Amino acid sequence: MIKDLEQTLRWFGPSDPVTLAAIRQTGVSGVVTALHHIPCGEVWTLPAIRERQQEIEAHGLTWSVVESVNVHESIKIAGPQREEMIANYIQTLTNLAEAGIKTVCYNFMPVLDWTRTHLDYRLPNGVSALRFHRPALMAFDLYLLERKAAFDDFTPAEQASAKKYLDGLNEEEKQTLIRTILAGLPGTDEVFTIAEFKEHLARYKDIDAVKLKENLAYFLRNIIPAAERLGVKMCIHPDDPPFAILGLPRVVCNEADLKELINMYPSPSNGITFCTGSLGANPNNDLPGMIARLGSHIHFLHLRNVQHDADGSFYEAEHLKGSTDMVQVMKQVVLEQRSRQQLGRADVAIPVRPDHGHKIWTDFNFNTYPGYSLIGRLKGLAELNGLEKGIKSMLETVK
Ligand SMILES: O=C(O)C(=O)C[C@H](O)[C@H](O)CO
Ligand SMILES: [Fe+2]
Repeated sequence: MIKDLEQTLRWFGPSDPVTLAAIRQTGVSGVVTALHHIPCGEVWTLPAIRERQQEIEAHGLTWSVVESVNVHESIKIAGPQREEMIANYIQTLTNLAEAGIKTVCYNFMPVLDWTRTHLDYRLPNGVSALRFHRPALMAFDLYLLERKAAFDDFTPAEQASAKKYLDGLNEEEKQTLIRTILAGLPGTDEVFTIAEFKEHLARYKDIDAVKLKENLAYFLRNIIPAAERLGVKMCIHPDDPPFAILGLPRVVCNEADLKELINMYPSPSNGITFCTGSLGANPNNDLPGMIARLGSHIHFLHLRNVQHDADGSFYEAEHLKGSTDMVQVMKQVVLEQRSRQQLGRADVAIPVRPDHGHKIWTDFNFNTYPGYSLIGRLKGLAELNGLEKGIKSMLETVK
């Protein structure tokens, strides 16, 4: 029988209303977390890592994946602190490896991390979902951020739809939209003001996708040799959403970007977090095919689903019911695992987590991190777990 995927759940640390005790009760073995309280760019000391690790192990769980050791802006823009930030990053990897934690997720999205316009979008059955509503994003870009170049990015019809959307908002709704879009790193309370965001935008005025990719390649050339020495598997998370927004380039959006990334520094330590929600937000991404072609480079799986709208918007769907065929995705994941098992690879039990989940019933009683409810994620985890086992048992019977 093909080994099981390693079931994990994300935990944001002591401030997370979903406690380790609750996570233990879900039946997962692994926790995905980070030292969110340490400012981006600072070294994570070995005592700080061990303290968090011992807290997790005291609950019978394992700290399986770090998500994320975030990349400092100075590395993304090749700024004056780049060398210092790279040295700190390597020291953090060294300390993590010393504690035996060797799968590290990160992303290279400029300034903002994953971006949505709505964090409490109600579906007809009453659940709450995350949403990327394109007219709302365009309204923010054109008329709240007042980015001049946005008028070149959007057609007159799109500008009209954005204006119509904005005119329908009261002042409080406008402020909520601004705070939602300008939210900072996951697990922190960081929210940029429009003025602060404009300062960040100015730092990217000469950084297009080509330049950002050069800076990513530079980061990998410096980090991956250290990761190899340490036995650490770096796994980049794709951009969410997987396309440029607000005049900022995004360079980890599709199969070509992922192939380019792997070729920037070919190494078992230079791998991928395959996030079906992020990549699936681009209808042109063939997710089952991408797993079939890039599967050997996948070190971590985020499985979730989004439902596309006609105008380029999307919202978080039930894990098995959105625009992505998760049965075909899971089939390719299982085939990748079988191939690894046949090759005698040690990493057959790929860590997997359900990504953003809906808020369902008592989830509404808790102020959980957006997308990181308990019941909603648990529903997704159970469905994915059943799907995995079903496909594996079928594969075993039809030799
Ligand atoms: O956007 C997603 O799919 C995520 O998993 C968000 C994560 O918090 C993070 O941005 C990935 O590095
Ligand atoms: Fe993800």
